[in-house]
Amino acid sequence: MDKIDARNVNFYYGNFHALKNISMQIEEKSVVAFIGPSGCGKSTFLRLFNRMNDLIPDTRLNGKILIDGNNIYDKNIEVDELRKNVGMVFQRPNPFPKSIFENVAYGLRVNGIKDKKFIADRVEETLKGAALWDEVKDKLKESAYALSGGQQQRLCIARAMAVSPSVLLMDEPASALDPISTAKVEELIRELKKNYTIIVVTHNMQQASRVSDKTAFFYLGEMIEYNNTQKIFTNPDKEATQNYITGRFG
Ligand SMILES: Nc1ncnc2c1ncn2[C@@H]1O[C@H](COP(=O)(O)OP(=O)(O)OP(=O)(O)O)[C@@H](O)[C@H]1O
Repeated sequence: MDKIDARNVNFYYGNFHALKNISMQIEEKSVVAFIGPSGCGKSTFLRLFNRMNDLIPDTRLNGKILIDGNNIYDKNIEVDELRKNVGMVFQRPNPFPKSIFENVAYGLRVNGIKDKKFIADRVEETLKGAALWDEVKDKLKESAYALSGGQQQRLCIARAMAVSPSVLLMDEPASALDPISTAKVEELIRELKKNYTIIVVTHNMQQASRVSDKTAFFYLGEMIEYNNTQKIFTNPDKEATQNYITGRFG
């Protein structure tokens, strides 16, 4: 069974038809990149997977999105539980104004976990998983704002990981970072796919080709082509994809 199965998804902001009949299957423990010019619907589609668009008034969804076989838009779905399972990382690192430790512990505390040893162990394990432990282990009590932008972004990835999601959504996670920090985030994404299913929106086509197994090209609310990343970047089926990846528009 596919980890994620979107079927005939249409999405509207008011009367604006932002996503047009998109169907996509995503295998477990793989990385999928969403590419396409600005405004084509990549972030809108990404945000459907943890129901972030529910927060925007006057929006409408048709179709189904199954995760582990369950339609996440069914009435009996608990959105808080869904968001625990489907974590999200944003474009700009947005750590809380708290210590490094408390940023990672936050989700556990919100979920009512009080056992100090459990929390400390989980924070350590998560920071190790996010390849940040060695850089922060001696300053866990310091403010997260004292970290570099790239470290803050890896901390935000750790914060998302702490509550044991199985899916991570990343909306241009490296676009605000310098090349070295970007390389570290990309390395982390490749490492994380051993345990997580990851969707990453990116404007950077080299990045898509470095980190993802499959790539979806979006244009004007449609998914034009979805295939193995290598195929998309070497021999795409559609002319529009070819034009985009060779920089003819976008
Ligand atoms: N909250 C909103 N209300 C109304 N329209 C919106 C809203 N958010 C996005 N849109 C519109 O939906 C379309 C898709 O936007 P979206 O942000 O998903 O595109 P994108 O491909 O992620 O763009 P970018 O690469 O610039 O982030 C755009 O035309 C945008 O103007």
